[in-house]
Amino acid sequence: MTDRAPSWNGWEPAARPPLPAAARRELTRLFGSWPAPTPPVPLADVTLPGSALPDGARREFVAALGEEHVTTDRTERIRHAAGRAYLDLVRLRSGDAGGAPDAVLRPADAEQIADVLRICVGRRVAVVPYGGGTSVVGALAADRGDQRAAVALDLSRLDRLVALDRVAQTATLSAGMRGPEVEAALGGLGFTLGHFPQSYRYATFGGWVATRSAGQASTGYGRIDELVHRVRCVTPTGELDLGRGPASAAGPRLIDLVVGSEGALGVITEATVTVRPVPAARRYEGWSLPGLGAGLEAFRALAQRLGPGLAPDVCRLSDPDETRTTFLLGGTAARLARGYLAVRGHGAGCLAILGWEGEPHLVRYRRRAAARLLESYGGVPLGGTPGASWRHGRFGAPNLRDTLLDHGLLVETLETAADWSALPALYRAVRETLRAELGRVLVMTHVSHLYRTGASLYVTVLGVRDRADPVGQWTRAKRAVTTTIQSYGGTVTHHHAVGVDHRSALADEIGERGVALLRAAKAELDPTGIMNPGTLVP
Ligand SMILES: Cc1cc2nc3c(=O)[nH]c(=O)nc-3n(C[C@H](O)[C@H](O)[C@H](O)COP(=O)(O)OP(=O)(O)OC[C@H]3O[C@@H](n4cnc5c(N)ncnc54)[C@H](O)[C@@H]3O)c2cc1C
Repeated sequence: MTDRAPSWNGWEPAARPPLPAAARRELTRLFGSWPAPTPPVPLADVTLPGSALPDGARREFVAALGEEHVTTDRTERIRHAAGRAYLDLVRLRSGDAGGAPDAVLRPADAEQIADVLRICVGRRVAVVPYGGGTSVVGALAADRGDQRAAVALDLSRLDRLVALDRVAQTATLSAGMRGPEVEAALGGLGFTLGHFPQSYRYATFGGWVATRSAGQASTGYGRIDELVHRVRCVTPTGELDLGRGPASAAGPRLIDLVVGSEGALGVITEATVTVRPVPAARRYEGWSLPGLGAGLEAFRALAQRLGPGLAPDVCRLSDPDETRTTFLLGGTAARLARGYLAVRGHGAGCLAILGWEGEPHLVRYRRRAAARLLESYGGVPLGGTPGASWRHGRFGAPNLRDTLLDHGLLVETLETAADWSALPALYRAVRETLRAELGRVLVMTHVSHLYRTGASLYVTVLGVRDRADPVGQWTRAKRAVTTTIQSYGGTVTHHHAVGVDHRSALADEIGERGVALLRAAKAELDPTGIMNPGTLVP
C-alpha cells in the first residue's frame, strides 16, 4: 500500500530547511530570546490505543475490498490520525495519536464505497473520508460519536481522469487525485484546472470539492465551487448525482449541499469541472504599494474597474509586516530592493504579487491595464524577479513552518473574507486581538482572492509556544479572534472550511434555521450518523 499523506509529524519527510540567520536574529529580537529546540517524539514512541474494529466488520470489509485494502497497521493508523493544523501537529509531535481511526480502508470505486457505507451502518462504524490529509480545521481526527469504531476511508485509489469534453471544456475527475496528478492528466491533453492551493502537492480533488477550496490563482480561475458543474456523492442512503449543463433554474442549487459538505453527508467520488487550455503565456511580477491603505484601494480597483476576465489571475497584497519578512528572507537582491523602495517613500510599503496567464496578446493587454491602475495609486513596478521567486517557492512555505515548530514556536494561520468596506477595520481588529491574547507575536497578513465586493484576509501568526499548555494557549486565542472576525463582518472561513474548529462559530453565522436545515440534510442522507461525526454540523 502506498501512503501519500504528508509526513506524520510535519509536511514533507526530512524537508526542514535551516532558518536563515537574518530571520533568526529578527525573531530573537521580537521574542527576547531564541527558544530551545523541541524535537517531535519519534514515531515508535507515539501512543496509540488498540484498534476497536469489531472482527465481524473487518471480515465484511475484507470481503468487499480485498485483504490488502483493509489495514489496522500502527503506522497507517497514526498517519491518518489528524490533519495539518497547528493543534494537530502539536498533538502528533507530543506523541498523541488519539484521533487515529481503528482501521484504514482503501476502496477502488463508487460501488465499493457504497458497500463500505452499508457495512458501516450495519456494524455501527463511523467513516472519515480521507483525501490528502491536509485539513487545517480538525476535520480528520476520528470522532466515533455514538458508533462503536471509526475507519478512515482513504480515497487514493480513485485516481483517474474519467472524461474530458474538449468542446465544452469540462473534465470529470475522480476524487482521490492529488494536485500534481490532476495537472499531469489534464496537461497531457492540453488543459489545466488552474487550482493551486498552497497544499496542492498533497491535497486531493475530492478534498477541494468537499471543503470549497480556493487556489492561489482563484481570482482569475475561480474557486473550486465556482468551477464545479456536476458532482457524484455516495451517501449512506444512496447516491446523489447533481448538476446539469452550464446553468439551471431547476430549483435551488442542490449541488452546493455536497460542495463543502466535508464528509459529513457522504463521499464525493467524482465531479465535473470547468477546465481551460494550458496558457500559452504567463507573466508574474512584483509591485510595491506605498502602504496598506493605498494597496487595498488599488486592489479594489483591480476587482471593480477591471473585473473578472481582465483583473490579474493572481492578486496578492502583503501588509507591511509580511512585506518586511519577505524582504528579510529574500537575500541580497531583496535588501537592495528594500533600500531603493525606502528612497521612493515606500519604507513601510506593501509588496504585491500579480500574475497573468492566457493568450500572449491578452496577457500583455491585461498587464498594461493593471499597471496603469497600480501606478495611479502610487505603485512601483519591481519586475519579474519577485514574481518568479514567489512562484518558485509557493508550495514550500510549510517546510519552514516545520523548522519553526522544531524551535519551539507557535505557528498558525487563519483566514476570513469580508466586504471592501469592512476590511480595514477587520484587519486592525484581528491584529489587536492576537496581540492581546498572545503577547509578543509576529502577525503577517495578506489579501488574496479578490471579488467585486470584497476580498479574503490570510493571517500568519508566530509567537512563543506555551510549553506547558500549547493547546490551551492557541484554543483561547483562536476563540477570541473568531469572535472578533464575526463581530467585524467577516466570515468564519473563506477557504479552510468548518471542520471541528469552526463548528460552533458556524452556528452564529448561519443562525438556528440554518443549523436546522443542515441537520435535516444530515438526517435524510446519514440517518444513523456514521459520516464524519463531529465535523461541520453544529
Ligand atoms: C500548508 C497548507 C496550506 C493550505 N493552503 C490552502 C489553500 O491555499 N487553499 C485552500 O483552499 N486550502 C488550503 N489548505 C487547506 C486544505 O489543503 C484544503 O482544505 C484541502 O481542500 C483539503 O484537501 P484534502 O484532499 O487534503 O482533504 P482532507 O484534508 O483529507 O479532508 C478535508 C475534509 O474533506 C473531507 N473529504 C476529503 N475528501 C472527501 C471526499 N472525496 N468526499 C467527501 N469528503 C471528503 C474530509 O472528511 C475532511 O472533512 C492548506 C492546508 C495546509 C496544511
